[in-house]
Amino acid sequence: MSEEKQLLNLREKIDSIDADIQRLINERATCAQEVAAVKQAGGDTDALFYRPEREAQVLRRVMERNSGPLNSEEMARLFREIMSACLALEQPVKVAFLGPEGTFTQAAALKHFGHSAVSVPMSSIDEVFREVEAGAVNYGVVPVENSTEGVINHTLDNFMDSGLKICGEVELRIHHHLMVSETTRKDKISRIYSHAQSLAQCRKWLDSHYPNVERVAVNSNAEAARRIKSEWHSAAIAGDMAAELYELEKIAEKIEDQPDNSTRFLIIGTQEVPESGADKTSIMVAMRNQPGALHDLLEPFRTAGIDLTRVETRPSNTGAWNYVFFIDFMGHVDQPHIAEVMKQVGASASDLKILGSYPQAVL
Ligand SMILES: O=C(O)C(=O)C[C@]1(C(=O)O)C=C[C@@H](O)C=C1
Repeated sequence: MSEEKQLLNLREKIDSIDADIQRLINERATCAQEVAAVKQAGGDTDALFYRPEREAQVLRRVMERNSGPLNSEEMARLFREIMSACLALEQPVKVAFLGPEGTFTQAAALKHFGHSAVSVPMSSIDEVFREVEAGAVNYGVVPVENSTEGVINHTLDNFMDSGLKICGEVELRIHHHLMVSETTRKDKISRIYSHAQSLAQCRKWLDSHYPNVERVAVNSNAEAARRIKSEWHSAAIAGDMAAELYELEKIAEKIEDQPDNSTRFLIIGTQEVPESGADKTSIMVAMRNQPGALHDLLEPFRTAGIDLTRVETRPSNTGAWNYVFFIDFMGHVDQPHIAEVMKQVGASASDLKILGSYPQAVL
């Protein structure tokens, strides 16, 4: 058979498969609309359309049953977008993120909710919390820890005064690039803008490639990218989204010192998420300043064999609490063995706040 004929046959096959996929996606969307009608029929004006535990289960199942040739992550990303579009038919989800447009936090929001979500930039982490608390948006996305630079204290501190719940987590591989605008004189770069964390994450690379260039910390990487549009002697360190948004040229890619540099983000909202089958819980515990306090606090977790994924200490912002510990662990508060440990921790702490149980990041 001629090459032309072979291509024609294969493309006819692809056209027919596409028609089937399209019909099935619309069938699925109709089901989601029916689900929405059932949720609304309860008469609850605050019916919950977004169900993090169900989404995690759907995505995990997609990955489990995948047999290739597309890899499981790629397949899950496609389903992520299908579900995002189905949810938008039920009710468009509005998500506040630490802006401006083009930040890694926006990339995390889109990774988690898919591109049918409406993402709204905020100028600070505090503002993301406030918008969700005020009900102006359904959810918020804030960074919480970076594998190279550690915890983002500002996010943790916000939980001390907030009644919001954590309803999800997202992990994002962070790649930094050095970029310039079309007016930049590449041989005359005298200043490099970026967020302080990003400058820190690229410190060694900067020391060896641009040792004498001034490093200027700004509010976000996207702000750095925006600034260099009008400065011929400046460059910026930012991610792909910012490079695309501001049409910048990447002159050095993946310049982060740690190749596995990643950031964890939290989804904050008002809902308590049921079990998904693979969950994490975050709590905040206040202890009095006395010897062995942390040991006493952690003992029930050890006895019950619960896997701790993070322990952070913050100074309390009220006189009454001396230390505040932020602890993440595997499990859901609805599981009896976790509920029992919470009871024990509550008895020895001066205060215990369960920030939320939520599905472990799938993608
Ligand atoms: O199962 C539901 O509750 C749905 O609304 C359907 C669906 C989906 O498309 O699969 C959509 C949105 C929810 O966040 C979870 C799942």
